[in-house]
Amino acid sequence: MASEASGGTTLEVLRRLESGPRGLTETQAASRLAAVGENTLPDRRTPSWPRRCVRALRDPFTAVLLCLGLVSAAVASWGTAVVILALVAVSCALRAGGEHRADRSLTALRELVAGTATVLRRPGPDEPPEPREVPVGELVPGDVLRLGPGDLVPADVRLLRARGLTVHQGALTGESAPVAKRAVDEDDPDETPLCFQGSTVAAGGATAVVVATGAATRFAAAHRTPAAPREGGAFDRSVHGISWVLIRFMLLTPPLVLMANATLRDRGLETLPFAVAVAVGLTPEMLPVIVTTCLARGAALLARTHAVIVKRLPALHDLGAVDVLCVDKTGTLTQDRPVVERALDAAGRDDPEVLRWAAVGAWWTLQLAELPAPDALDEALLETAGPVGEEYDGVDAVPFDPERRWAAAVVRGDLGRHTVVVTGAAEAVLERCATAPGERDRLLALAAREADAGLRVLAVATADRPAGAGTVHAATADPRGLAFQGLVTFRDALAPTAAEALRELAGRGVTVKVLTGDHPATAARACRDLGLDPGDVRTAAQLPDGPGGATVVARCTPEDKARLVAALRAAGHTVGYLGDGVNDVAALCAADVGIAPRSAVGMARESADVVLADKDLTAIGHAVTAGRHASGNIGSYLRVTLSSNLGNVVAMLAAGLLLPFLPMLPAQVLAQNLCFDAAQLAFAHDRPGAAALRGPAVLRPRSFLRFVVGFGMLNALADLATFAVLALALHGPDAAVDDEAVFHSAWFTENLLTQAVVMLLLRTGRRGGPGRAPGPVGLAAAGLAAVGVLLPPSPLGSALGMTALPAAYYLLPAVVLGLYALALAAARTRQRRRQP
Ligand SMILES: Nc1ncnc2c1ncn2[C@@H]1O[C@H](COP(=O)(O)OP(=O)(O)OP(=O)(O)O)[C@@H](O)[C@H]1O
Ligand SMILES: [Mg+2]
Repeated sequence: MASEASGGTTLEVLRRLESGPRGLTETQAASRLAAVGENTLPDRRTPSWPRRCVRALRDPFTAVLLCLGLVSAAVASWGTAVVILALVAVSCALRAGGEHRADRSLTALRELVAGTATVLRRPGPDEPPEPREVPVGELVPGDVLRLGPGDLVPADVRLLRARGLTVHQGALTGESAPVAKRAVDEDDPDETPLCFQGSTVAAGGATAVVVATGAATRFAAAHRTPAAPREGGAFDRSVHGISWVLIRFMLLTPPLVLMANATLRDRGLETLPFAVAVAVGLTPEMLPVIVTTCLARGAALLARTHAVIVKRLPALHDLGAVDVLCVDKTGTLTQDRPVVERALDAAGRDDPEVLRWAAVGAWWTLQLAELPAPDALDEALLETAGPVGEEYDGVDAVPFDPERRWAAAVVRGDLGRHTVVVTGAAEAVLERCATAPGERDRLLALAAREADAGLRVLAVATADRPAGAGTVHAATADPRGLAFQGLVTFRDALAPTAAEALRELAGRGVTVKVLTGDHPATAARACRDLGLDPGDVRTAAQLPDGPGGATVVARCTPEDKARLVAALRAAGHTVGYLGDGVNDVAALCAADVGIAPRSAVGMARESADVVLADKDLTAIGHAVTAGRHASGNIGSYLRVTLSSNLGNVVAMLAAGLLLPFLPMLPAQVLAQNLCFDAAQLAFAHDRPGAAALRGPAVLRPRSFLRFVVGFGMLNALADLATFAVLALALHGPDAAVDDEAVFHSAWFTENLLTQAVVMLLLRTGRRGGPGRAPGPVGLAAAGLAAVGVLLPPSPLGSALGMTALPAAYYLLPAVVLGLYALALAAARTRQRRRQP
């Protein structure tokens, strides 16, 4: 248990763990790893099969189906009940199987992007410790590690030293605000120096010793399942909207059928099985199966071909629906490998002294802030300035924070005085300088001129203060009255694939917006260099109501980024967010789809739904296409199934009221439904036409339902025309139809044939180019048509109460079918023209 190893003073804890501030040796770590095992949660429990099946039952359609089955059983309509329950079982099994396969491949993929931690390990007992990245799974109790902003705490740890450390520990305690942590020497409940696995570092840095790993951590003991999946993405919203309309229909159907039959035909409860079968006929019961299969196949293909890892399956659909992609600049459009370009004084002349002060600040921030790795700008400063900083004695430092936009270090100077060095964004630093307003504007213009060249700009200011604890506190909390020293500028090369990726996204109908913490001019120049027109660059403070038409929004705090993303979503867009830093985490969570490159900080990778395993940004374009592909297939399935189901139901109800007998026996309705379901599975393997991949694939419940009703009515008309033709053929215009078996068989055949036609004609973005091989949908439609023709005369057909038809009965429905296909094609063309 964590508390046994972590209680008492720091020294006691280190002694108990047989470790020290310098960490373990490699041999110690290896033998401990063998003894205690890997640092992985034992509880990444894959759900058991019964559990999966129960979960599949929670799908609303399956649940309604189950209810209908139970109603049939209650009125002792055993045949109907058995068929419905078989449908439920098959759909559950298919779905559970699909989810199982998807889970398995996802687990394997997630391991690809598993995190690492920076530990101090010594090659031998007498050698100095070296910071080294190891996979999180290899951490052992006693390891000394470093934590920095955006890191996931990889095990239960006790802080040895910490600077400005705040952690989110909501996963464990439910608190939403970050909690400040200090390396106090005694563990006590009011202020504990422990940080637990499952929390994330919001700001600051620390050095800490691992007290518990794997199954021994508090997180594992609490049996929490990590990161509950996020609900309410674009996908969930549209499928929910459609599902609920349908479910209302389904629940209304049986009572309506019963009532209509009772009032108009004087039939009683004996029509209930028929009523139930009709309601079942309306249900798209294969929807969950199709959805899982389409998304899982798409995700697997993306991982294989473009190293894109979709962590949450519905995110693939949402990617297909994305019409606005927000990206951050540094580290995404640029490489985040800044190189010092120039150091200049207030007059704009080269001045090495400015660089020296900036490097002194960077050196002491690095020494004192307990960060696992230096910030990119600090690293560049130290590289260029060479060995500086050690001539002073560091007193205190606060690392850079994207909210405040400055960093400060306090060093001991001569004669008992302290020097405060503040570096940061030009506005933030100048605001703290004792500079006249006119002079300040001139200096801001100087910074803007440098930024115009695409350079990142760091302002440097210092202050000389008498030594004392109060000075240190004031200097790090709120430094004021500083003396401006100058600017250091950095060149950060563009990411090699960024320009191509932006071009591809624009070609795919996705609007790209850049939300950055950097200077407006730097951002504008980077965009221009990438071929993206920055337009009128605004700062986040100028846009309280969302970005509107702005392409580039600069000087965003992490909250601004999240706020702008939320505003875009509220305006009806489906928003993707691509970012890699701590300052992107809130926006990644706020977007419909969060995307992070593999090199992103742990927290960003954890919050993202999609991780790009390669450095290649063009993978996003491919991922968007894969999303549209999957959504296109799901959309095809829904359109085809619902419009033909609706048509059948309406025709069946109308015929039921006009005929002296039921237009189809319940078993026939269900058999037909089963054949259709089987054929529909082909949609999971379809390749939608180019038209479907050209723009964002959004399923808008309203227009979708309008489509379904329109084409459903057309289908009902075809069915009723068949009905009329049959009536005519059987007995002339005035006689009542009396040969039930012939009528049932003919209608069964006609129904399956119309459904086959619908499958071919209502696919999303269909491209019936000549010479294209029949895809899976073509084959399935052919199979369906064959069953429709061959089943009635077969022994199984007669078991279902059908019979072989005289040749003439194939001819007349064939004419109806031909006319129907023409009408359908015409309506489809018209509808496409109206809404491209
Ligand atoms: N380590 C640092 N020390 C001091 N100032 C810094 C440091 N890093 C960045 N800055 C300043 O803060 C500004 C904004 O940086 P911030 O990290 O918020 O944005 P960014 O990383 O450039 O942008 P993006 O949001 O595109 O990743 C920079 O222009 C720079 O002036
Ligand atoms: Mg960034």
